[in-house]
Amino acid sequence: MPQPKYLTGDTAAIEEFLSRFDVFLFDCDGVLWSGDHLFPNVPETIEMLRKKGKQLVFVTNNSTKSRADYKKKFDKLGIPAEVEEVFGSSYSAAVYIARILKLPAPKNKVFVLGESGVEQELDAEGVLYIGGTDAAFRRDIEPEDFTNLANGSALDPDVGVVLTGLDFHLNYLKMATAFQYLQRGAVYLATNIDSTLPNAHSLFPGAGASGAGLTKAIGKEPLSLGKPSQAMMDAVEGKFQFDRSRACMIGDRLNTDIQFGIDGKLGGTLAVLTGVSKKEEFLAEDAPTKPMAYVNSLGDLLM
Ligand SMILES: O=C(O)[C@H](O)[C@H](O)COP(=O)(O)O
Ligand SMILES: [Mg+2]
Repeated sequence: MPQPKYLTGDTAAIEEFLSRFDVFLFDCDGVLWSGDHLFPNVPETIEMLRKKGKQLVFVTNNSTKSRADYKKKFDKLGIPAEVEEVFGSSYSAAVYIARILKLPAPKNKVFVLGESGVEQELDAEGVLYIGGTDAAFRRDIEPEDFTNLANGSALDPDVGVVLTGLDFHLNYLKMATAFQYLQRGAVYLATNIDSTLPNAHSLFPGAGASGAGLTKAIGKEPLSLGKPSQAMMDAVEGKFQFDRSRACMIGDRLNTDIQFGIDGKLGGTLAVLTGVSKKEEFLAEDAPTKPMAYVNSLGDLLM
């Protein structure tokens, strides 16, 4: 695999790189911001690309927010973007459950280990769910819970799917309940399985970490509907209708964003160094995943 081209500071190379693409798929965490801290020149760079007539799509694995929540964040941070340009892993999972998996009612209810973003997108697709942010699950497990879970009296017979996402309110009762549904044959899905979450210019346990206990207990991996899943790429292409050879994925994480672009046979991939992956990881001769090019920060594209 050819070595990635370093573009920072090379205006001619940046101009040539941008001219190859009509569409830019942007990752969010670690590319546009770290938590609520916007990286330098991000709004201006987005604006520049729009002025060049580029189509932009924001493809995030962060399942804690819905597309509408992201629009509010974009507005708060001054990033020019429309809600229809956002495609998050919660939306990807909700579309998959509603339009692809299509379990026969009534056994198509979802038990959620995740935050409001998952619930809002399931609502948008008309998918019934329990768990998630329900305060009834935010308590210690009691002896009678074990009995009622084991005999099924505490379980909803219509649950046919367990869906895990980044869950800031993890506890044993929720995990034990999800485990019992999986033991009874529920389909095991994840919005994404990122190991870490970039925030406050540091790293924290990600969705993959918050779901790891359940995966360990049940002894199988969930089907992940986030990057690098090509079910997500197909859904993104289906919704935005673009020529993959003229599309570029911009991301901070090799095993999700860059792999997503490579596996999706996009025209190109661009890594930024403001998030999870370090350049040493992809410059190594034997690196399994190499972006086409990289910059220190997204704002370096601003000419
Ligand atoms: O743990 C997670 O869910 C991810 O780190 C995360 O939220 C990634 O978001 P992205 O970089 O795809 O916008
Ligand atoms: Mg990211």
